Amino acid sequence: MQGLFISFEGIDGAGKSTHIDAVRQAFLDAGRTVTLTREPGGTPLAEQLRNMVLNDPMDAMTEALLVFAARRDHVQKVIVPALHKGDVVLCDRFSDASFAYQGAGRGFDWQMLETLEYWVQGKLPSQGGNSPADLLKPQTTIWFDLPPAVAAVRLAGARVPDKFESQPQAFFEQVAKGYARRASSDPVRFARIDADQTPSEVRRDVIAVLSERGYFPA
Ligand SMILES: Nc1ncnc2c1ncn2[C@@H]1O[C@H](COP(=O)(O)OP(=O)(O)OP(=O)(O)O)[C@@H](O)[C@H]1O
Ligand SMILES: Cc1cn([C@H]2C[C@H](O)[C@@H](COP(=O)(O)O)O2)c(=O)[nH]c1=O
Repeated sequence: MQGLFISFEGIDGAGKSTHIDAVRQAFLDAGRTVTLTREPGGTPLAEQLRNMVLNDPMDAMTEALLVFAARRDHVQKVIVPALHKGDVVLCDRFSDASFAYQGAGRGFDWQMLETLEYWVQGKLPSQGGNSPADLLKPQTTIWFDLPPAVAAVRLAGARVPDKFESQPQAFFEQVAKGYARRASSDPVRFARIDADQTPSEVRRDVIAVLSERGYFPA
């Protein structure tokens, strides 16, 4: 069985965590082995970095370097081995989040992020890599698109906000634009879901996209 890599993206409160388990269950029902993981995080080292990124004040470049360092460890130790085993890897956020949050949200240079992506997810020239096609990227990215004002209402009082969740709505307007920019540059990989619907409608749309892509053979 071929490995399959799917990421879940969207602004904070868009509904990723609510729906990822239903996707996991659908793949298990289809007889697949699933690795469910998240970013930043997914390994003991990356979880330590997550803790810093989500809680400690730092500038945008430090944030970018830490999320990509965490990603490197995660890719090497979890994602690539799972894909080689033939697992379905479901990742709650991946590198699109760095472009949306550190790039569009914090204003960190987009090209520098592309360089980090190339280093962390690419095959180095010494390994035979020399083009963007050699980058490890999800085959499908489910993008939960939700107006920031709606996300703010959903998150209000739901939990103690972390450093990002405490940002004003204007920050999330920028983050949402970052996701839209990434989606328009990779329209085949991105599947936009209208997240401003009831949970069952969102779930229906997510499962429909994955079915249309042939991931649940009859
Ligand atoms: N379609 C929906 N309609 C109304 N409320 C929803 C919907 N989907 C999720 N919620 C609620 O919104 C809140 C945020 O959802 P969830 O934690 O799944 O978002 P998230 O995208 O994983 O956020 P984060 O990235 O910050 O962890 C939760 O309280 C959840 O119950
Ligand atoms: C991968 C990644 C994540 N972030 C931010 C986005 C979220 O606010 C948090 C993660 O929290 P979640 O509840 O697990 O969604 O981290 C980021 O700024 N940059 C990244 O690359």
